[in-house]
Amino acid sequence: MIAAESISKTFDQKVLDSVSLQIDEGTSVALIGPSGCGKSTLLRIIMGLISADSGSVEVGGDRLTEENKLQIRRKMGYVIQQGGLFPHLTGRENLTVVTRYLGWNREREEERIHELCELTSIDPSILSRKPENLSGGQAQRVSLMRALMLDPPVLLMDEPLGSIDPLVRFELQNDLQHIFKELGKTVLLVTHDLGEAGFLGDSIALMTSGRIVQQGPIEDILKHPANDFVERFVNAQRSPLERL
Ligand SMILES: Nc1ncnc2c1ncn2[C@@H]1O[C@H](COP(=O)(O)OP(=O)(O)OP(=O)(O)O)[C@@H](O)[C@H]1O
Repeated sequence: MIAAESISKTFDQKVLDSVSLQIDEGTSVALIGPSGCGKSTLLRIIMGLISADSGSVEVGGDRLTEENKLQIRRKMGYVIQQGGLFPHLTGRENLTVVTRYLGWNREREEERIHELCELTSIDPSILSRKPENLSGGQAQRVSLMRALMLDPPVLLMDEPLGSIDPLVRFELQNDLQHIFKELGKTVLLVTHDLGEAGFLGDSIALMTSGRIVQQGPIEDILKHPANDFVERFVNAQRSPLERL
């Protein structure tokens, strides 16, 4: 469904160095790695928000180009840390920015919003609020609803739960796992948390310095780290039980 092939990108320095990543239809990949290793850049290139210096991206068999990137972007829902909602619009207005542009009538919009409120466990009454009056968890749920409005086959999520408190995060992780599977979405999710990556990703792609150093199910990464870096990364996870 998604095939990124030999993607390289240099800003001031080389940020991505011939990265290839495949995500099969209906599966999820969690992209994880140290700060600055190029995760968000890879996601933005797949989304068509920035262009690669070399390499190619295919989404659903279509190669992403300057000409078709807006059309291809409609196949992808995008969620970022802290939601990325427009601050001057209410939740409902945030949800309908694109559908309004596409000429949906109000009845169709309301029907979709109703479905998505059920799916994301959102009380519809909070949609009249602006983002500043939503909790972090509520804003992320609205942001997820916005990403799902057009029912895209692909979801790209850049640290969607990064700033959420642990209890709400736990709840949202459960909901996301359920939503990915129930809707059969193809998902690329960036996270800093190995536990979250293992929970939400069918496969984990571990990056460092602009390269993917190991990709596979969490079990493989834990049991058969490909090199010293992977081993150190895996062992750098703290458990609250350590003090006992
Ligand atoms: N538009 C840009 N112009 C210049 N440098 C950039 C730009 N975008 C990203 N970078 C640099 O590219 C490198 C990779 O950034 P990126 O955001 O992809 O990393 P990341 O792995 O997502 O990091 P984090 O986990 O901290 O979000 C960083 O050194 C960053 O400063």
